[in-house]
Amino acid sequence: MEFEAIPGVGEKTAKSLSELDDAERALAAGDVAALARAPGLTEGRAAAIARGAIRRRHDDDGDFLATDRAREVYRDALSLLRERTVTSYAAKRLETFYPTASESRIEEVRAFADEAVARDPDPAVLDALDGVGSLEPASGIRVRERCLATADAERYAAAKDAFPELSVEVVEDARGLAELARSYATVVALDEGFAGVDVEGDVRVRPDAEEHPDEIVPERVLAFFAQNRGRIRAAADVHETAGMDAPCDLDSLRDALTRLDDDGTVVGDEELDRLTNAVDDVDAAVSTAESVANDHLRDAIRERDVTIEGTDFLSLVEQGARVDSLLSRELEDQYAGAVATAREHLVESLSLRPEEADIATRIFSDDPSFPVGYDEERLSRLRTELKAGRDRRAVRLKRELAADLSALRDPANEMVTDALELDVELAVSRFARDFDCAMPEFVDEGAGPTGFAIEGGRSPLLDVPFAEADPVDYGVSGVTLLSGVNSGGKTSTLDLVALVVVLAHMGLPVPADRVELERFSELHYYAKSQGTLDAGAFESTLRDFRELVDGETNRLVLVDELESITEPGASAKIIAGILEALDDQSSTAVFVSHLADEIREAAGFAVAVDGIEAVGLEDGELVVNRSPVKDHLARSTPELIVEKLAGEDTSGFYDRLLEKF
Ligand SMILES: Nc1ncnc2c1ncn2[C@@H]1O[C@H](COP(=O)(O)OP(=O)(O)OP(=O)(O)O)[C@@H](O)[C@H]1O
Repeated sequence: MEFEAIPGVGEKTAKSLSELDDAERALAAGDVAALARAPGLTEGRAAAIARGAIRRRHDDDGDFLATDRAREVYRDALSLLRERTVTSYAAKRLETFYPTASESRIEEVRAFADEAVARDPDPAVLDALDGVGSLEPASGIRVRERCLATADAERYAAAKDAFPELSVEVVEDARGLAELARSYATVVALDEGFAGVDVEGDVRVRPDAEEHPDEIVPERVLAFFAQNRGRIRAAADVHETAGMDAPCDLDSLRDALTRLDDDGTVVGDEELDRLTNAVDDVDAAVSTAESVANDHLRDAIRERDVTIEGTDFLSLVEQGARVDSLLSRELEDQYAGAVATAREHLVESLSLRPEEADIATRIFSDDPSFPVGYDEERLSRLRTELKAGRDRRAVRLKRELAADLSALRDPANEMVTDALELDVELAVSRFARDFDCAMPEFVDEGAGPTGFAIEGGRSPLLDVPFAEADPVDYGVSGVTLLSGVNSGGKTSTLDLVALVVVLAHMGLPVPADRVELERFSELHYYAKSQGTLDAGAFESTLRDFRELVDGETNRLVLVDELESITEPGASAKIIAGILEALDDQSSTAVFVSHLADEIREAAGFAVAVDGIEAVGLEDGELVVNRSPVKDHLARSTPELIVEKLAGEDTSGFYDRLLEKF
């Protein structure tokens, strides 16, 4: 598959597509989720590419749907199926089912459909499917504290492509590397040549960086899971509810997901929480500790009687000493007690570990002073120490979780794809159940047309609720006229035949008790034209039919009341001529017409005529047998009305009228 040949696919995308092992299979099957995994491809774009590829293959197969009305029936069939999907993926995927004359393609879908209709569309599974969607590649990641470095221009370009989240820098030598190491927390050198270069800072040499992207940018896999978390969880629920085998342990997957925040940070680690809180609270805690110490000291002083010799007092005053000296002389223990309280408060409120507590202790001086104060510089040391601890812990957790999740990436993708495929199957299953479908049987009996035979067909396309659709039995092989009372259901019968034939050639079940049919090469369905055509339109319709009678054999041709295109006499002759040509071609054709007699007369062969009969009148309404009677020209509505009046009137007028029919 030449991906470059697909319009709108750039060189880069084409390259990533061709690197997808099963890209072609994915394209052929319309496996949009697999395609969307190609870097830089969104689900929408992947779907468009898949549809384009399928359409091209479809064209290669020859267009089964030869007329507008045939295409409309196909779209209606698709809508009925799509209405039964939960996910937008399944709705799109259904579009990759199309009617075709290709036996292998039909068989492929029939095998799928056989399994699909056996699926139980459990409402709980449908509920769970609600949250499933194709997984999107992680987006919006920008890592600033890490960079890639290389001396090689080609490598530089490749790395820029492979790691859009990181800065890639060109460095010539160890000096350049050292300079980078000062601006970034971590430098990943890509060239073997940098191995062993001694530079201060966190410098790693990873010539294999592109093969282990999740190690180089753990943020990527974390963001992928964070951004797709809901869909992955829903897919896991689907597997559980539907009792499907999951490609990984669901509990471990769920557990890994609970350790992730929406923005891809790791949560739920006690030590990280402790350090994060300590960093956030350290300033407030120190100032509270200070107040606690001062309250303590104040109370202690208040409770103490300080006795001092007059000479001592005098000497203190003469020295200009402040009350601090008094404090150290007389209240040393009280000060020590106050500072101890402060330290204890600090250590406890920030839950500091011994090494941190050591630094914290020194924030309050052992030298007595009033009020008790703290050392800014030492506080800043504690802050720096806590921050560094927090960051180290966060990076470690990120790496660990990224490693766990990296191993779960393929299973997660597979699980989501399987859940989405289940939605496609369940749509087919619900369609089959909602419309009492059966799998049609293809029968090919040698040279002549086998046509179709429908038993108990009920069309979901009728304008009455499906439950009120009367079952229709109808079979045709060869060329046939279908006559019948007005509103007897002639058009609806053609619609039913077209729908059954389209679904059968898609490889899907059909709304009937039993259907046998030949594998038709094309479906030509012409809807009733709206009144007499002007000369130009009439001419172009005749041209259409010229094409119709020339070409593929084994066609199915359905035509609804062609006679209205021109005056009745001429119409009958034209229809007769078309029927002759179709008969020669071994096509199967059903022409609905009110001019059956006239056409039969004009035709050079014995055209079969079937009829949809009114079995009588009930309260002035026709009671119709919806199944056409074979080899029977149906009486028309006017005839039935005259017959009804003849029964009510004794003058003989209506009887004489009736004889004219
Ligand atoms: N199998 C069926 N079960 C229940 N209702 C049906 C069925 N077939 C047709 N009808 C009802 O009869 C109505 C008329 O059907 P339809 O338009 O197919 O008749 P028609 O014979 O083509 O009419 P016209 O003579 O006007 O061309 C439909 O709108 C539908 O409501």
